Amino acid sequence: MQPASLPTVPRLRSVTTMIDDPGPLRDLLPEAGACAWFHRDDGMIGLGEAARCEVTSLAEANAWWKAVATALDDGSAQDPLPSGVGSLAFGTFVFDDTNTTRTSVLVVPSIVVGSREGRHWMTRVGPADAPLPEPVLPVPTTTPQGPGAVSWSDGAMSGPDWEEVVAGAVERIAQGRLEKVVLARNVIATTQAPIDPRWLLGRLSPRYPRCWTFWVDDMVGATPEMLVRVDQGLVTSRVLAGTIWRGALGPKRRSPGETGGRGVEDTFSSTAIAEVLSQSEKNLGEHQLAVESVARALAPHSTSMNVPETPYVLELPNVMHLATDVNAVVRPGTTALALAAALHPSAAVCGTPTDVARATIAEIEGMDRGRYSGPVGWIDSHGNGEWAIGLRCGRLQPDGRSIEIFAGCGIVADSVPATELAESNAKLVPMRDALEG
Ligand SMILES: C=C(O[C@@H]1C=C(C(=O)O)C=C[C@H]1O)C(=O)O
Repeated sequence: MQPASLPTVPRLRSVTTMIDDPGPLRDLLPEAGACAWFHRDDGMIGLGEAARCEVTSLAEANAWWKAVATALDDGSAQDPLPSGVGSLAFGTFVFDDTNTTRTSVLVVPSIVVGSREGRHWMTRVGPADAPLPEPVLPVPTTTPQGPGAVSWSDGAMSGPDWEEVVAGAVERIAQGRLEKVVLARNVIATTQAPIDPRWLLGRLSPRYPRCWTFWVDDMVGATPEMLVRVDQGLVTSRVLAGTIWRGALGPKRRSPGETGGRGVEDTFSSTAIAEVLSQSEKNLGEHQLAVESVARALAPHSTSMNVPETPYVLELPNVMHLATDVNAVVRPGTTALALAAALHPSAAVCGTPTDVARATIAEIEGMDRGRYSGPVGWIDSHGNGEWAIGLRCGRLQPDGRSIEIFAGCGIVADSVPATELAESNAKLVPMRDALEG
């Protein structure tokens, strides 16, 4: 639905030029007032703000950005530019706009520097009637420093209290009130020195190359889950649900005669852990609900779709997930933000049925998710973009010396609260390690 009135639509001008290899994009970032998006060796950074818009919903953001893109005067020599190259908006959206004090935001940087598949570019954006920023690479005035000693405290509730909430959800599921609900918890890190987002990015991005490492506004993280990527009408959604982690199976006891001696404790191999995950009825059921929710939401927008029957195992340094890549061809003119609006919240972060799960989260989770588990990503002026789900992330607090980090788990009929708590701890590892090393 098109919102009745839009926030002010600025008239912008942009110019994109291909540039020589600028080196690691991370090294060009200032400590504040920037956005970043890294995946493997590719990435984009946004500096400064040509425009910023606080929006109430993904639909409103889509309408606003479409209006900005229509009014945009694009003076680039190469037209049309490849997907993702040119003026962009980065954004971070709340999980549930009816149950938060936080806002969603789109930021149009005044300079974007990007690298993809060995090609590099710079886009400059500014008001249509003013000179554009100079085409020079930014030189940061400070280098990222670590945050020093970190102390941890419970967020909205302690681990044991959260286990009780999980037990309550399992009971509701047993009563047939819903099939699945994703419950999350938060933990607060307070640091000795200010938290420099670049420090976190520098530790997340090399360690989690299969994830999308992001810094948008006050959100920093490395998420493995892609809600929707749109590239010239081709759509991919990476659905994750169903998790296992090293240590989940406990210590392995070697049987007598097995190499290594009798009774020696060992950990299970990655292959053994992956096999347990891919054969777990609980995890496969949970995963199926998430895939179905995505396929159902994509169908009305698609002319063809491929939904693999069996998930694969995505291995990350901290956890393994059941993963399915859903591919589709969408109707012309369908933007990445329009699809994010259709897909969010998927059963991977909310539950099934969606409305009951969302209401259950609001009732029993006991914290404000804010932008955690909401879409985070970017959109270009042609509607191509990537909107991941804001997971494995934290919200930098205004005091500069604390960060709230989050993790959640899909709760189904046979969930065990202590196991879910352990799973949530495994999901907190990337941000914990980024802060503490
Ligand atoms: C909710 C989170 O992760 C989601 C829940 C998963 C699960 O329950 O198995 C797996 C991946 C994500 O879809 C999180 O990381 O905070």
